[in-house]
Amino acid sequence: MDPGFKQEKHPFWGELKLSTSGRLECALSGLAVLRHPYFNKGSAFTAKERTDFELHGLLPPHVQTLQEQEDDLAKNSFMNSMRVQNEVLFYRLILDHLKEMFPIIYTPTEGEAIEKYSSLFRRPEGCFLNIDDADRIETDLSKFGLAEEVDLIVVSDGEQILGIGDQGVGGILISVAKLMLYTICSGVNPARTLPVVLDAGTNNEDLLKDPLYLGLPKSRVRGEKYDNFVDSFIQAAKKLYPKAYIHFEDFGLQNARRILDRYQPKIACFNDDVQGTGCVTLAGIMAANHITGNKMADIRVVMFGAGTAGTGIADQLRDAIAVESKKDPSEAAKQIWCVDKIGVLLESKKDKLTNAQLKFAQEDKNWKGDSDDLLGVIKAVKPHVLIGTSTKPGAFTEEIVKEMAKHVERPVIFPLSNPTRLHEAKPEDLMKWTDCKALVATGSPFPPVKHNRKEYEIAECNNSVCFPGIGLGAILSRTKLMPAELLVEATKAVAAAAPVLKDPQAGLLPDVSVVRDVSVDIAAAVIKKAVELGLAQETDIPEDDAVLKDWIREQMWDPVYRELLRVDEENASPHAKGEVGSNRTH
Ligand SMILES: NC(=O)C1=CN([C@@H]2O[C@H](COP(=O)(O)OP(=O)(O)OC[C@H]3O[C@@H](n4cnc5c(N)ncnc54)[C@H](O)[C@@H]3O)[C@@H](O)[C@H]2O)C=CC1
Ligand SMILES: CC(=O)C(=O)O
Ligand SMILES: [Mg+2]
Repeated sequence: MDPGFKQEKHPFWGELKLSTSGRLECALSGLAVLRHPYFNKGSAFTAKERTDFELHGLLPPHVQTLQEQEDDLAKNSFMNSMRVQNEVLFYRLILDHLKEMFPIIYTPTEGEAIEKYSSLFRRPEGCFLNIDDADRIETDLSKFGLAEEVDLIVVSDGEQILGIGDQGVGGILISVAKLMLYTICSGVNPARTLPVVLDAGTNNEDLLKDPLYLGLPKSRVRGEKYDNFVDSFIQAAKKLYPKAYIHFEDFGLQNARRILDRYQPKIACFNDDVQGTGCVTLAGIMAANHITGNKMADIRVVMFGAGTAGTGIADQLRDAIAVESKKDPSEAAKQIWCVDKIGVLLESKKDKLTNAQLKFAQEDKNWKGDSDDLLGVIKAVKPHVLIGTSTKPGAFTEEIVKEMAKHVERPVIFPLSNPTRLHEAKPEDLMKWTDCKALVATGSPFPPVKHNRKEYEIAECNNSVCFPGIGLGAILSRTKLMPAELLVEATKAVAAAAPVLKDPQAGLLPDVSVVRDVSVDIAAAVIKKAVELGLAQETDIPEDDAVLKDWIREQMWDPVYRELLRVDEENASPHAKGEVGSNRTH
């Protein structure tokens, strides 16, 4: 035997040799190597190995490293295939490794998976409704359970997914991902949820050109036909699943707010980008005020990117300013300066503004700036708070940030555009440019910033901090509606859990590791208000705060194995027969 080799006993394949230089002896070649899990490296075989082991032609040419092979998208695919095989195991693993797993199953990695939806497609999940078959909506939607069995529907039309724009039918994956977060963060039973995509076409030219694209290969339908399509979905959903709370996600700028305004007064529904983002951002600013000593009544805000999320945040801030300062909301709106592609929003530009933006158009006589780009606005307004929901990466430049820091001691800066590559600034730069004076929160997760031997936590200001708790409160109270008053209570509950209240170097918003506890607080706040306003349809809700929280916890779904009980097929429920949601995982 070669004296340079030592024996190593492998548990499955008997004695294998490992050289001192770490090489493995292998007597196989060709397909046999690729099929052997001990030897196989897939795309990572080097050019020499491909020659030595006759692998040319059996692999695509690019050689990857081990690190490249275990990239985040591969982890995302792996986790999702685990979820479709064993849901309990999937959720247990995520909950046990929450901080590490969150960016894999949600932003930023989920954005990449959505962009590649058609090419990565393995199996369908959720309900696919399309505008050309609108007469079939009720029939198609009815395949996912009995009337009493669906508590929560997340629906998207795929037009403005995160910051990556129109993804057409791939939008189903944002509905699936947000539902996963409900289960992880607030214990909503995954068997009682339904992801839906409303396919009204796509204006994404790359998808339209792609022969593999799985959605309707045509431009987006607008106008009455689109509105009727959405309405038919809502009517069918309420008829088939009367208990279901409806969460709208990632609709486009022209539709998100209109749809919310139409249905909010009628049914229990919520737009995450408008309302969830507004709640979490207001909570972050309330926590920052604790450090800066600012009051809502006095702050000046610059909102960069006044689309669905930007105007949703502006609404929440305006209402909070109005309440604290006892001003009329239209007066409070004057403290918020919105900047979009057309520069600062002024009344003279009203023809170019959406209804949601119009409320924040400033009177031209109040505008004193020399230039109405972001730098000009920062110079003129001297804001305490700068928020980005523009999808313009790097928009918060060193010059802009330093200009802001000249006028306020602790600039509050939230670059919120997702995924990570679209953030308006990196936390590390913001801290460097302001000598760590900036109070920062970001839309996607970032590691802490280290500076002068100190470590600063960067809070994640993502609607995922609050929508799961709000939804849990809506489901358990069976609220008839989700009005602004319930969201105010949710915001206060998030702000009260801010770590920075106890430690000035800690994050402005609760960390994902405590999200289940925070969701209980949010749900309790929402439920109490729903009862007070006479909206709760559930009758046995405890009054006492501690008892209410126990009542909530008892109803949260945990990933544990439950014993299976054998029942006769004849009398079994659709769930027991495995018929519910034929393409869902349970
Ligand atoms: N952190 C969070 O919880 C959330 C973050 N977002 C992020 O916010 C971003 C925007 O999302 P939506 O509001 O849904 O999109 P949207 O399309 O409705 O709004 C984007 C707005 O930014 C404006 N804009 C684009 N380029 C600009 C530029 N160069 N200068 C100034 N304004 C510009 C657009 O005209 C539009 O009004 C996305 O990246 C999204 O991921 C959205 C919702 C929640
Ligand atoms: C977080 C989220 O909802 C978004 O980026 O669209
Ligand atoms: Mg969204």
